[in-house]
Amino acid sequence: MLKILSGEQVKALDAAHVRVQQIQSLQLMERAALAFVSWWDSQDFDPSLPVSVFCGSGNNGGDGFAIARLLSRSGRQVSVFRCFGESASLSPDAAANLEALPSDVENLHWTEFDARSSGVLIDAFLGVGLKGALRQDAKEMVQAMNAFVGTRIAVDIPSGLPADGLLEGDCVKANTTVTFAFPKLSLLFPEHAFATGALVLADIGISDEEYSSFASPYFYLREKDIKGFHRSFHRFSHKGDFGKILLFAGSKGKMGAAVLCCKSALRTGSGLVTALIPEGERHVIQSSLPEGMCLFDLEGDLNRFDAIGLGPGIGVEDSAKMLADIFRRYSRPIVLDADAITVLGQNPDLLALIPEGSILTPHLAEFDRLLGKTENHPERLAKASAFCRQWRLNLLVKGANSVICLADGRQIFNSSGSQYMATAGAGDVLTGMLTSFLGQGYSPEQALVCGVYQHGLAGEIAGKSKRRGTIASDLVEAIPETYLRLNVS
Ligand SMILES: NC(=O)C1=CN([C@@H]2O[C@H](COP(=O)(O)OP(=O)(O)OC[C@H]3O[C@@H](n4cnc5c(N)ncnc54)[C@H](O)[C@@H]3O)[C@@H](O)[C@H]2O)[C@@H](O)CC1
Ligand SMILES: [K+]
Repeated sequence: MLKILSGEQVKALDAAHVRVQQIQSLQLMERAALAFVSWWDSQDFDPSLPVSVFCGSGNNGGDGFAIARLLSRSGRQVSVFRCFGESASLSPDAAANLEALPSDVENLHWTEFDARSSGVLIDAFLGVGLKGALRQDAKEMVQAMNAFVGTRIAVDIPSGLPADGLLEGDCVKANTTVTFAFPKLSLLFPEHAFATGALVLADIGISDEEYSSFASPYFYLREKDIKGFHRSFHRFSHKGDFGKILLFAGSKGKMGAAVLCCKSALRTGSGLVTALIPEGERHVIQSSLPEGMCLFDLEGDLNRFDAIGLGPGIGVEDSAKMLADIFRRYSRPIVLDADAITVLGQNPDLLALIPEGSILTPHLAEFDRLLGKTENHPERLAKASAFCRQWRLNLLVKGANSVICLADGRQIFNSSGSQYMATAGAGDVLTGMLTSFLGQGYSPEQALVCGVYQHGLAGEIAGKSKRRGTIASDLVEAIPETYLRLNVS
């Protein structure tokens, strides 16, 4: 998994890389520019559109000058707009790349920019070296870029956005941000979606091991990380190996939650799935899901189940006693979602009873019910971290770039998913997947990593053909394809 470092640590990471690899910092900047252009080439920008590159005097500007050179070499009409005065002192690598600009790149001062011109604007004014609030002249440059009518693409980070914290003033509003090496933390905050736009991660050749000497609680989960978290099964594996699980989901009028949850667990690979439901509703499960079984009360030893998932559609009335009963009689990690979380918010004394290592999956409103009103994402992450450490529990903050908050304080941002997953029942599908993985013998961390990533991937697969018409059942049907995509048997 890729560590997410702070803006301050970037300099040290880059310096260490340059030292160990025995390359010049200018070569690393060239790699960054090449990575940007390689992404550019994968897009279908109209080749006849002019490109305007705003360049600052630091290394972000240096990236911009190098990008301008490379795009001009491939036949684009490119202009650079210098965001500094005649007397400014440039970083050595920015100065070298300014010097290397070919004569067919127009070299202008930013005040000469016409915001009504057409084409694409590349923002290489300020990167992670921003300190404090934007100076007055920098604000004007940001405003000039935001007045542009065409597409804006930010290099590394939109200018004006701090790398690690919340935006307080102005910043460039990018349609796409191409960030180098790892996503800067602030690009993953929902508050900054308007500034970040689509997020593209560009590899500049720094290996995961080079991050090991830097301390950070934050990680970024990519497709290539997933396979290593999966267990493998063999040809003698039987349905017991794939887990017997119990899902307490659904109630009168909300049986769809139970169907989605159980079906999702079966599609994820569970060997046996039992739904704990009101007896009067049994026909719903038995006619829509012949592979599922039903239980109508909590009889027998609950430890006969390899995993238990609780919450979707159970209702909040009368559920507290049932949850307390399950917590007392079951010793392994449980998945808690939806109404189960609301019940915990109303009965905080139940928290101490939850088996260690259990997984809570609140959406933002449920998060506030459990942990109190939260103003912003950094505050939410801090609260989640304290909660997980205090209770030895894992918690998933759901949303775009859902955050897996582990009991040991690590916080892992997911990279898969799409806006088309914002649909009723998507959370029930995730509960089924997570419980299924626990039942297949995965640790809570493995279950979260595989479940959250594959849930997002199922959303991408379903959304490709169904767009905003995607429904939760489509996510369930796409789960098997996620195994194919990840080459997991
Ligand atoms: N070797 C490296 O360090 C690499 C750095 N890279 C790029 O370099 C960037 C970081 O470069 P730098 O550390 O030089 O910093 P930046 O280029 O991000 O910022 C420094 C500039 O910002 C100005 N500035 C700072 N605070 C300001 C404020 N409040 N208002 C107005 N202007 C302000 C400074 O005067 C200076 O001109 C990264 O974001 C990335 O784009 C990449 O080239 C990859 C390699
Ligand atoms: K920038």
